[in-house]
Amino acid sequence: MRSPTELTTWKKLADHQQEMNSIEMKSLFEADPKRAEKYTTHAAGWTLDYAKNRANEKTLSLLTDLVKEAGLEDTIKGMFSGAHINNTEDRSVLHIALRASQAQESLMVDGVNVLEEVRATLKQMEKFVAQLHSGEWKGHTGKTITDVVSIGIGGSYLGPKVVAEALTPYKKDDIKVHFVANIDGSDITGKLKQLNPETTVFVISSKTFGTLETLSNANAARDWFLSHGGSEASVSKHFAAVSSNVKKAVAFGMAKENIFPMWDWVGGRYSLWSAIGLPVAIAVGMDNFYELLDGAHQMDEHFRTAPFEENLPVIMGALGVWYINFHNAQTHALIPYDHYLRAMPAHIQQLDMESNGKANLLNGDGVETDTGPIIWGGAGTNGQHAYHQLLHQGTRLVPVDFIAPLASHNPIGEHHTQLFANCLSQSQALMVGKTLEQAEQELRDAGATTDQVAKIAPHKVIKGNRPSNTLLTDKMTPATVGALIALYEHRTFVQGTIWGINSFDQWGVELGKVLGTDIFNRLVSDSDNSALDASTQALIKAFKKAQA
Ligand SMILES: O=P(O)(O)OC[C@H]1O[C@H](O)[C@H](O)[C@@H](O)[C@@H]1O
Repeated sequence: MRSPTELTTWKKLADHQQEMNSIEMKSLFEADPKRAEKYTTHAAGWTLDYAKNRANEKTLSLLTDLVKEAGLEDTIKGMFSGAHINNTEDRSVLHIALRASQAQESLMVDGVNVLEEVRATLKQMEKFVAQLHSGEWKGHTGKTITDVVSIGIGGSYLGPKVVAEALTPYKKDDIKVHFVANIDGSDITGKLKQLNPETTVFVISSKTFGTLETLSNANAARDWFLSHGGSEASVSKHFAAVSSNVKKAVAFGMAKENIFPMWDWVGGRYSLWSAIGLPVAIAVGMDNFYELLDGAHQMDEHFRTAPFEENLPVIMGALGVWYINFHNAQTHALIPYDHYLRAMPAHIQQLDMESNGKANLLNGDGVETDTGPIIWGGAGTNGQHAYHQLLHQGTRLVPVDFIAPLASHNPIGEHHTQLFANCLSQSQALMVGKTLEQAEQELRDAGATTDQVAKIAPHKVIKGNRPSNTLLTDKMTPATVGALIALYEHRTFVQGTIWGINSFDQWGVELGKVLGTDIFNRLVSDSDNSALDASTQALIKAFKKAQA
């Protein structure tokens, strides 16, 4: 329950940063021919090359000391044993249990073996998925199901949607899975236009069954069903729910056997491994969903048991803190060189920013350091034609995680080799940059005049010395995708432990919801808004004028 600045290693790292300021990464390679080999580690089907970092042996030793002094050994034990490490909600944090149930017999939490509940829910999912794909599940007119629509938002949407997309090569072709999240009517109306109410099942995913967007979309789907031949009596044939609020789900019209449980010890952004992942299981089959869980479990065991010096989440988490708190990096970019993984940054954005976007220590005191960074990114090579300019020549330090498979699911021509070459070239360019002399010579070689060289060369200089990690896997499979997301979950936890914050609550999202309800009521009534700020008053007036 302390500020990281109280840790003795924190001061040592601040001094060390001064030493490292004058050392360029490329010189570290010249000084140690074995650097690449030393700064590569493996786990759960992934290889992490962290050699292109502003770090030498002393840096890594200090970072390992930092995580130890921060108590990571204890917080890992706490998580895996079901301790209530989510201290503000007095809850365990056990997304690891969701993928342990096939390999482990029991995990006692508050006197209950949670793995029994997890296994029972997986069986319930298995049955539901089998009924849909076998044709046993029929709609109210006796037709088999062709489409499943998942309605949810935040952690009840992003994880499943990103994983379903990442596993496109494994999708079954008899049932199409769609995702609706936004309360913007364009989202659900766009989907409903494509659907046949006789052959569509909606899965309403909401841990609380109280989220405005999800309930509004669920009711719109229900209205659509009822106005297109459906009846109250047949709602249960076309609606299922994933929620910890069974009472509300039953009241909506779901049959109890089609309500899949969720537990308080699973945070929304960590819930894709639970029945929230039902859309994934329907899309790619339960066997591949079990593979996903197993891949994540392999990464869990690595994180739990591997020495910190070889531990992928620990190395990546600690290096992230090195840049955020000792180099003032405000953001961190994820750039998957894999088309199917293009949406992954959006999931990790919620995972990390909702976990570590905090300003209070575990004991409630304000933090004295920066905490969670802005996570962003997008698919390579697309980003090279969009925002890589800033990465190379902007004024900000943006550490990058490059993620790439060694083999493609869709080999064609030289595409994959070109893609991979671009991934490596970007991390190399970030590190080596381009000197003024090199820029001048390049221009001379291209026939530029002396004046042109003098004018243009400074604009072509690239500082370099910009850090990146490269994560490689043989292929994106359910197991390696599962391991990758688990890797980032634990990386987030490592950083939260260092900063001494609670990574598992999200009080910050409450205010917007409360104010949103108040504004909604003002938009639909003739309320006196004079107590509001002039901006909000004017905006409410503009909206109401447009509706008139
Ligand atoms: O699953 P639900 O209860 O509908 O919550 C959906 C999402 O909304 C909340 O605002 C939280 O920020 C997210 O962590 C959560 O995943």
